[in-house]
Amino acid sequence: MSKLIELDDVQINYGKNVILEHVNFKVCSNDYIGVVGPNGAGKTTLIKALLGLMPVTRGSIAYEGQVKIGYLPQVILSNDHLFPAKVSEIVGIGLLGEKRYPKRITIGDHKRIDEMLERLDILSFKNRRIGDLSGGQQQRVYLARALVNKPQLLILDEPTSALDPKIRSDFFRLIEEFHQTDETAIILISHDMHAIQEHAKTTMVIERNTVTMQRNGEVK
Ligand SMILES: Nc1ncnc2c1ncn2[C@@H]1O[C@H](COP(=O)(O)OP(=O)(O)OP(=O)(O)O)[C@@H](O)[C@H]1O
Repeated sequence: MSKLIELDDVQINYGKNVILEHVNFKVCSNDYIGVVGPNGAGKTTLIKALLGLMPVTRGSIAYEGQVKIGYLPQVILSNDHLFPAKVSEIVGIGLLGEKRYPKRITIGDHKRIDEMLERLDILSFKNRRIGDLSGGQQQRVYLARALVNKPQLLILDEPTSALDPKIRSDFFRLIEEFHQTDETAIILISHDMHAIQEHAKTTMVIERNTVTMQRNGEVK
């Protein structure tokens, strides 16, 4: 178990509005943290800060070396059958962040993309357009994009809100497998308290500008 990220007395503002303050927690390689809190509490704001997309107003966010973070944003599923992006191209985007210009997908990258598609059981869709796939299949494509460069931490923002119960439980099984087998730390934002209690080891409650951590089972 190794430490990946540590937040020390972090405060985050939008202008003069304090969104979060006195935030202290660590993310370690064996963590599976579920994040809950009312609308507007600051969940996405905290994730943006972890991804380095938002500055902290005070305190610090320390990364242990070069922490790779995979991010699955709230996915807007596409019904556009003409949108000209193939599955393999979308997954390849997940490899571009680590490259220098000119950014090119190499033969080795194609192998990594295929391996990830196979692991997520969507290799047969490799050359299909994203808009031709079902919601659950599209979700796996975006998951493949988040995982293809083998991140130590995977952040999921409301990943299952558009999925039916069977697809949802398959999705959580997959996440569990990456957590167990690849030691990928997980941060899962969800309004689905049941899913958080079932899958996460720790629950992070964000409300009234602050963050509290509870071992699972203690949240009512
Ligand atoms: N770009 C912005 N400029 C100013 N205020 C913002 C901006 N983005 C978000 N906020 C405010 O910051 C607060 C936290 O927003 P955030 O999106 O982090 O909440 P959230 O917990 O993710 O909400 P939800 O569950 O609705 O997604 C809200 O009051 C929101 O209005």
